[in-house]
Parts: sequence; structure tokens; C-alpha cells
Amino acid sequence: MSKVVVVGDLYVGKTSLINRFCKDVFDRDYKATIGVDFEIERFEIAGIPYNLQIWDTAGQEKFKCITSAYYRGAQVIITVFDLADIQTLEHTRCWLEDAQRENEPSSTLIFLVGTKKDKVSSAQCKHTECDAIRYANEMQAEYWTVSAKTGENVKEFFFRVAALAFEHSVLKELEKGSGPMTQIGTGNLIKVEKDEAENVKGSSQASISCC
Ligand SMILES: Nc1nc2c(ncn2[C@@H]2O[C@H](COP(=O)(O)OP(=O)(O)OP(=O)(O)O)[C@@H](O)[C@H]2O)c(=O)[nH]1
Repeated sequence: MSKVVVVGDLYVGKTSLINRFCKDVFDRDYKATIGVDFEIERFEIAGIPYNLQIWDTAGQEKFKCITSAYYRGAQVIITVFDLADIQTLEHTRCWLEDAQRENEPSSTLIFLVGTKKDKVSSAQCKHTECDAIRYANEMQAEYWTVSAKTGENVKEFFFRVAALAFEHSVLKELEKGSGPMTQIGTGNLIKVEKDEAENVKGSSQASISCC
């Protein structure tokens, strides 16, 4: 299982992104997240059960002292901004710094996600993308654009997160040098050898599924 924390300004669409993926729903009414909330999503990667524990955090400043307590132990940080509001992109650096402060920077996977793609024209999206890619490079993040309203790219995005988190876990177990038998995923004791781990990247995406 990997812990995923989703951070970003209020109203950018963090809850909507998670709800679209985990529950396949979209609510046009805004209900601010109070503190934190989480969902566990089950995947099967290369035949191995693997879970993501996805933490939704409040974007409102007044909850920061609560939410930051939940950043610790994250393997994945998803920094979210609204494609229709460039200021929220500028704030992603601070959100990432806050989340990384609680973690070992080299041990986290980072994603930069522009939401509400349905609200912007393709010209506006491309324009914002130039800045967003620059931010993503600085953050060493992978950049995605999604719409929770239409569902565009949402599944693809989370499947990618799961595949990379799984790969990361396998490689970390190998680095620990805990021997050829290692526990990955939920409940299955699998034998991971270096050659197999190196193949995970290619194979996991091809055979990933959500339970
Ligand atoms: N058109 C459109 N609206 C969206 C999309 N995603 C979210 N929204 C709307 O944006 C508003 C805010 O969404 P939330 O998901 O609650 O935002 P949040 O980032 O979780 O906000 P906090 O909980 O305050 O941090 C809601 O009214 C959503 O319906 C999207 O992809 N397209």
C-alpha cells in the first residue's frame, strides 16, 4: 500500500478529482473539505493486489495545522491547481514544500495536476501548460491535465500513480536488500528479483486494473 496525499488551494477540485475516480461521481456544488478525509482504492498490478490510500486535504488556510500532520509517510504527493486560475499554479510550490517538509524528498513521487480542463479552451490550456511544465520540471513532477466533470484523464492518471507507486515500492524493497522474498501489495508474499523489478515499469501499465 502507498500513501498518497493530495494538496492544493481551496476550490481547485481535489475532492472532485478523488470522488470522480473512487466513486465515479461529480458534484457541481462546493462543499469545503474540513481537515482531511481518505479513500482506499484497490488495484491489481501485474497480477498483484496493490492499494493506494488517498488522502484528501483541505485547501483552506485555517486547516493547515491539521492537514500538515497527515503529510508524513507519503509515498506520493499530488499537487493540484485549477487550469482556469493561474494563481493556484503559483501556489503549488508552497504546497509541495509543506508536504515535502514532512517527508524524505528523494522518497516521494510528485505529480502536478491541472484540473477543470472542461472549463478552459484548448488555447488557454496550452498557454497555461507552458508555465505548468516549467513548474513540473522544477518540482521533478509528472504533469497531467484532467476534468473531474467529464472524467477526462482521471482513470488514466490514477492508474499511472498506482503503477509508479508500485514500481517505487518494489525498488525500495530491493534497495533495502531484504533478500529475494519481499512483501509487496496486500497479503501476497511474492518473490521479486532485480530483473523482474526492472520490468515492472513496462508490464504494470499494460496489466493494471482497478478492483
Ligand atoms: N467545471 C468543473 N468544475 C469542477 C471540476 N472539479 C471541481 N469542480 C468544481 O469546483 C468546486 C470545488 O471543487 P472541490 O473538489 O470541492 O475543491 P477542493 O479543492 O476539494 O476544495 P477544498 O476542500 O476547499 O480544499 C466545486 O464546485 C466543483 O464542482 C472540474 O473538473 N470541472
